[in-house]
Amino acid sequence: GATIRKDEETGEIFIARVIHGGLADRSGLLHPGDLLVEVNGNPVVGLDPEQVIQILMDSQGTILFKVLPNETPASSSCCAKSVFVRAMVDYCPLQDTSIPCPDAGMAFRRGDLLEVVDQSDERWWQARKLPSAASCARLIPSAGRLKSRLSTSEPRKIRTKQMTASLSSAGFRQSFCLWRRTSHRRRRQSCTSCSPTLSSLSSPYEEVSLYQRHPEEKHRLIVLAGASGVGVNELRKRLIKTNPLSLQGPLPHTTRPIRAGELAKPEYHFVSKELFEYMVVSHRFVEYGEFRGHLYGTSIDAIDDVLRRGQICIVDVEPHNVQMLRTSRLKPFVIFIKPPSPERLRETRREARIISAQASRAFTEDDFLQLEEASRLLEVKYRHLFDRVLVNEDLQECCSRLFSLIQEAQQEPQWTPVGWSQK
Ligand SMILES: Nc1ncnc2c1ncn2[C@@H]1O[C@H](COP(=O)(O)OP(=O)(O)OP(=O)(O)O)[C@@H](O)[C@H]1O
Repeated sequence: GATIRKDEETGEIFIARVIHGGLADRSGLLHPGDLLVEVNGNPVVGLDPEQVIQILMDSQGTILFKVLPNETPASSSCCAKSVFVRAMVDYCPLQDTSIPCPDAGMAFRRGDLLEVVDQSDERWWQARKLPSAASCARLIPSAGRLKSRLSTSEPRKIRTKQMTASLSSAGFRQSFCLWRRTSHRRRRQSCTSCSPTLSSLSSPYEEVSLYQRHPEEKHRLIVLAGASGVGVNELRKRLIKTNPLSLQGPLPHTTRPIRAGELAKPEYHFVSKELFEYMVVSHRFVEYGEFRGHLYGTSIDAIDDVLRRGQICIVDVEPHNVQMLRTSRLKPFVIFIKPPSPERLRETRREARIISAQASRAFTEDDFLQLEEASRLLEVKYRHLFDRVLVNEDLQECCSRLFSLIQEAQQEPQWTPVGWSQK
């Protein structure tokens, strides 16, 4: 319930912090800065903190502290306002030699929601994991401490991704541009590293608050993400087909020539190569790429068109492109689609097809293994960007759960970055 520290000059032992919600805190008898004089009758001045802890461990039943109260106590932690954050990195106290008390530390993974109840110590904060029934807080490194720890412990393999206007460098995901397609090339599985990105290092905790969309506001953008072949495109198509009035995908742009009869009900914005390239350099595309000699892309403007019509816009993008959609204007709700257990994946995908530019064929064991590994890596690397994770086992069931989630995102309060709900 409390940690202690030794004043190296005087040898005095002080209460360093009282853990929020712990026994010492609830008793109201110990405060940070109190001088510890005796424990169960044993004078502690001059002892090392480890020796004091040993006395405590050897004690049974009632423990008697003799303390000299701190005359200028810091404002009580119980009165401080909680701050809610999403962890953008993983942390394990057992691997952190600098933590004052590993037992009091809290492990967390990127994406976890934390209620920070005490930030009075600039190096160690006290927090609880949400949703949590635990009333006792635990220690986590402060944002500054975690940032410096990560930047010194991580190998310098992190490269800033330069946004260039080069068409050849574009990441390409077929589903976005050919969602009404008859054939497509497989996406590249693009997760090779699980180390934190530079952006996550610059902000290891993202402050969040509960945001509830007002019925008058535009709908939140729905983003589906998942490893290639997991079924995001199939799910999106089905959802739109069964709810065409409320759900729509953005109309893709393409430089491919218009085919006879296509103008009656265009399924693309047909544009010149020059205009397409201009849109690329103006960062108007979420994703774009080349397919059979023509350029295709999903633009922010096409997403806005759907939202302006009062419909819910649903897109599927590569997880590494989710970040650019995370704006207070679009307020994306991101759902990661993952495969079921190995047995159920193979059972349910007996009739499934991998459709590439070259051929359409059944899944092979290699495809399944690649899909499982890619999905695992993507989830580890990007889980801080996902609002929900959904398993695509039975297609019909997954569709209806997805539809419920989409309704939830629009109608119920959700944790979002704090800036999104500030006007
Ligand atoms: N739950 C499911 N049960 C059975 N088959 C499924 C299920 N989900 C998807 N499929 C099938 O799996 C195949 C691949 O799905 P889909 O094309 O949607 O993948 P994807 O995630 O969009 O990947 P890519 O972007 O590479 O196309 C399709 O034949 C689709 O019908």
